Amino acid sequence: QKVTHSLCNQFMESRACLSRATTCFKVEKIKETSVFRSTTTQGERFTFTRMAQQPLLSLPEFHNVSTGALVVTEPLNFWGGARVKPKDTKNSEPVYEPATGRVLCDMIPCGEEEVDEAIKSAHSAYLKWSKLSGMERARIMLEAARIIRERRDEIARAEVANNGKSITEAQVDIDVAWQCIEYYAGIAPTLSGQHIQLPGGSFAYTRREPLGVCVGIGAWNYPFQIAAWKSAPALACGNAMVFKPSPMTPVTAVMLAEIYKEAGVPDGLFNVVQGGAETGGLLCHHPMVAKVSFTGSVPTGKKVMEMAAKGVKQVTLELGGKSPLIIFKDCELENAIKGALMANFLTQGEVCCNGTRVFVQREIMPQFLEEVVKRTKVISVGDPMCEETRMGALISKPHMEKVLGFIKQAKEQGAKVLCGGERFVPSDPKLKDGYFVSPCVLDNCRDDMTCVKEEIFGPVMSVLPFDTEDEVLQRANNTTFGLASGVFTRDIARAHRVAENLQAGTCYINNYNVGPVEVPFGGYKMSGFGRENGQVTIEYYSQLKTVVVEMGDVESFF
Ligand SMILES: NC(=O)c1ccc[n+]([C@@H]2O[C@H](COP(=O)([O-])OP(=O)(O)OC[C@H]3O[C@@H](n4cnc5c(N)ncnc54)[C@H](O)[C@@H]3O)[C@@H](O)[C@H]2O)c1
Ligand SMILES: C[N+](C)(C)CCCC=O
Repeated sequence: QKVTHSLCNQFMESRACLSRATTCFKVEKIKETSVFRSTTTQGERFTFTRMAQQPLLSLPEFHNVSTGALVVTEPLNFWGGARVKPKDTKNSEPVYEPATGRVLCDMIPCGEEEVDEAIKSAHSAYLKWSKLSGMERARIMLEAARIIRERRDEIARAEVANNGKSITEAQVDIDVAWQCIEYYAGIAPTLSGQHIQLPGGSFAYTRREPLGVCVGIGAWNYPFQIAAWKSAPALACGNAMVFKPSPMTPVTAVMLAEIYKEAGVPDGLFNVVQGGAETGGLLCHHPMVAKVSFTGSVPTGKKVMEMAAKGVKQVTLELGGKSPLIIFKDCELENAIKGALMANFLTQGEVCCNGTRVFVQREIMPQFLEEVVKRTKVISVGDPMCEETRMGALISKPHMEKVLGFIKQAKEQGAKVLCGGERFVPSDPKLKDGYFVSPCVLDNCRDDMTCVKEEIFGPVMSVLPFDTEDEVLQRANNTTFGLASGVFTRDIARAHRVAENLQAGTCYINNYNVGPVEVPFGGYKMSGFGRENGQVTIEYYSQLKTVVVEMGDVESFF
């Protein structure tokens, strides 16, 4: 009864959020175990299964888990509606818990046969899913969103163990994931075409149709959220998905697969294959794949685009950045300082859209630096599972060394370290081998320095003085990247003029790194193309069919 009640609530919520929802739902449990029938005012439309009171297979082991305690033993592949054991363990790689340096599990890559199985399983699910109405898809997606909300803390803890970010941030990431699924559930029933009148009563209409099997390839910085950002619009449009997480963060994507299954998607609709470059290549080349949505670095994005081009597959590329944040002297300084911290230190600085080139108008540079350094010094770095921690551990030892190498090179090139920039060893002995770096502010930076030109992907803010608007715009745009940008000013005309002239997919005015799911996100220039989130993403997961209808006789030239 409790389950039925909660499903009803969910469906009533769905009514409120679906713009064309005029139908009333009645949900009844028709078998003791797991089968539910949803009935609309137009009669029974769809029956779906849900393991109602049964806990998810894997999740209880994450409940209340502390740093150093999690052991992942279940297989991390998922297709055909179940976890799948790897066929061959010979190329396995250790997966580390960043906060302790301890091995969390093994990542065992999928080979050709496994990738083929996953894609075929996706294709058979696509044939069923694509025939459902948007309302029917929405109902199941809303249920998935509800389960994620219910399991938020367990998923967040698993994310922290695998990624190293603070629990506070991980919880927000999981919230963004269910919001994304809920948002696209709301859009699914609104997908529609156009009706075009033609002479003599003839007409044409357009249909927005799914693409088929879509591949999602993810980066390690937002493992669960990226899986949701890709799967939610894909599923809303009627596609199936095979998702490959980063080999460094294989743990949480399979939880999403289990949640979709529990919500009632057909077996095979959302699948997870583990692996690195080779498995990614197999996915991109597979003839049954219609689209690849990729999140990662520019060099890998180029390879993905090349592979997809061979099969004329659609591609979305969400790549790296080196975004400018411009702070004018007329800004509200308190907000600008907070904005600069948000632009640089979320997820240990491992955020694609971070505003790592902070241009500060010369007149306010001393106040800005004094305050930003003061606040950076007190960021609490340490055990990412603790509520009070604000910065966790970097993803891996090699990555930590790379970040420290950038800081060393910055000093050699003339930058002045105002704070941080060193390996940090927390006092808790279990964290002694963790990959912690103290957040760093670099002064005396110049545009030609490596730390100002290249994506560091660590907690390093480079501060640069400027004098005029024209000058700073020219310098801000002098990069091959174009993911994001930001401006702090009280001058409303200046704010919009600067936003217009910055070459980037996003411009934040008087804030930074806010990412509501209703708002499109993606890059200009070498930061990629296509968008995630927002209504526009529907266009990247669907295709338009034109149907032309003749109402008279055929006029032939022959
Ligand atoms: N724009 C965005 O939305 C966004 C979001 C997060 C991260 N990023 C970017 O991602 C980068 C960091 O992530 P990363 O180190 O995981 O990136 P990466 O390019 O090394 O790997 C990304 C993914 O691609 C896979 N891959 C590697 N080689 C491949 C190949 N030849 N064919 C197919 N797949 C292949 C990896 O296994 C991984 O799943 C940064 O540059 C960051 O800015 C961008
Ligand atoms: C910080 N945001 C806005 C959530 C974007 C995260 C995606 C990029 O790494």
